Amino acid sequence: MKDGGRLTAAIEIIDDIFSRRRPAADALKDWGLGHRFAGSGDRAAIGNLVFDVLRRRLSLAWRMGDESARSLVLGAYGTMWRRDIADLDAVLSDDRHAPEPLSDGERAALSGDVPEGAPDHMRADVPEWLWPEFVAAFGERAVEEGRALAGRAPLDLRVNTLKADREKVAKALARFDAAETPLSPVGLRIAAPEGPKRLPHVQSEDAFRKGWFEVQDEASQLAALLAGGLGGGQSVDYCAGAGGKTLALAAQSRNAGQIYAHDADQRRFGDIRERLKRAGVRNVQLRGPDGDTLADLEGRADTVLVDAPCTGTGTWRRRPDAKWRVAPGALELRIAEQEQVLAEAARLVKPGGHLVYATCSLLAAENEGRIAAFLDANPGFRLTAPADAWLAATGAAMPDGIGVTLKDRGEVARLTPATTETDGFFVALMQRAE
Ligand SMILES: C[S@@+](CC[C@H](N)C(=O)[O-])C[C@H]1O[C@@H](n2cnc3c(N)ncnc32)[C@H](O)[C@@H]1O
Repeated sequence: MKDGGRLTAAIEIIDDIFSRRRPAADALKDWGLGHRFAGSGDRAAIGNLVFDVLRRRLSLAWRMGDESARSLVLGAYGTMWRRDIADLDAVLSDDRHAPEPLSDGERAALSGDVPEGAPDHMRADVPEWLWPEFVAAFGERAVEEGRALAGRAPLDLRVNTLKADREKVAKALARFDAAETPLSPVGLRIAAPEGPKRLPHVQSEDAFRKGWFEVQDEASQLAALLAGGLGGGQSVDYCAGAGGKTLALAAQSRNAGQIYAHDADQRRFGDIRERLKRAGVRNVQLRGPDGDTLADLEGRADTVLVDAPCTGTGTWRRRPDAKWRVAPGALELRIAEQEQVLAEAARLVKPGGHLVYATCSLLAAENEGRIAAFLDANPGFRLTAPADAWLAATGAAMPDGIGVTLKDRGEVARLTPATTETDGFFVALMQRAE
């Protein structure tokens, strides 16, 4: 396919996503089934265009003065893929599958500056109803944070130090230009591709099958490192899901001590057993309501990590359609779940032990708000300084901009695409009084 046909496809798919409120993955899959002649390069290019439109839906609509699928796709292609008007004219004229040629209005919108006066949430590409949450979290920097969340994400890998080191994995993945991550001492990064290019499927590499690395964003690696660095013989990953953090905690522990991976919904464990085996992990027990519970650990755990269910706003770079699908009811539901997991998990912490609350969200209600409410209700817990844990876990000083002070309570850590070039992550480290 030429780019003209790819633009037409992206317009069709965006129309489908918006008019039928469909998840992007479903709409892309259906299009693929109906157009089997499209090659893998075409699918990658069309998928990238669709996701880029979803990343910048509001700011593109403002620039184009129109929110139709056609305007958004042409806007993404012209500005995010950096194609000038001459390129666009050529693409639209030399292919019978291409969309209609540019109108005068489109030509003006694509060649001129962005019109002044856009509301902040549109400049930031954040849904209007969520904007107050962004302002509460970031104040004057809210637009900058939203814009960074509307970019593409790199592919981050966590080296499994039970089986390999960074050098070994970097060498195995040399053809992808995997470079060391700046903050996580066990991370490697493959840069976000531009335009139609796609990220490599690293899971089909031998090094992956041998358990040398896992795919994990650098912020998520750091959240696990902070929790794992607090020490102690018995740790609980209370919301373990498929075990992303469990695996990281186990590697950090060097298979010493006991780690309990727990989830209220044990179907979420997915292929956790296979992952643990591949990684050479020997100190993890699975717990949950369908089998052994954590009742025996009440008041006995050294560290409990709560990687709480959340709206996932910090991962919008990777899942941009989630931005437009999250609804007010879902936020309320997540807050209720967060309150419940924190209350349940806190009971496990021994006197002097640690409770770590993490989310991959950047909304104040899920982060600062939850910690303030928890500390109010649980005076036996206090925040501990993330900078100390950072130094202990990574061997380096915590960079400026990560520590955030919660008034009268202490500091938490927050990673964001704008400050650390990672997914958005919030981590509060708490300790229970002796
Ligand atoms: C953010 S995900 C965990 C991701 C996982 N830690 C990882 O790194 O791959 C949150 C998990 O919390 C679980 N969850 C929700 N409510 C819970 C509860 N009350 N107790 C324990 N787990 C809960 C969900 O089933 C979900 O698997």
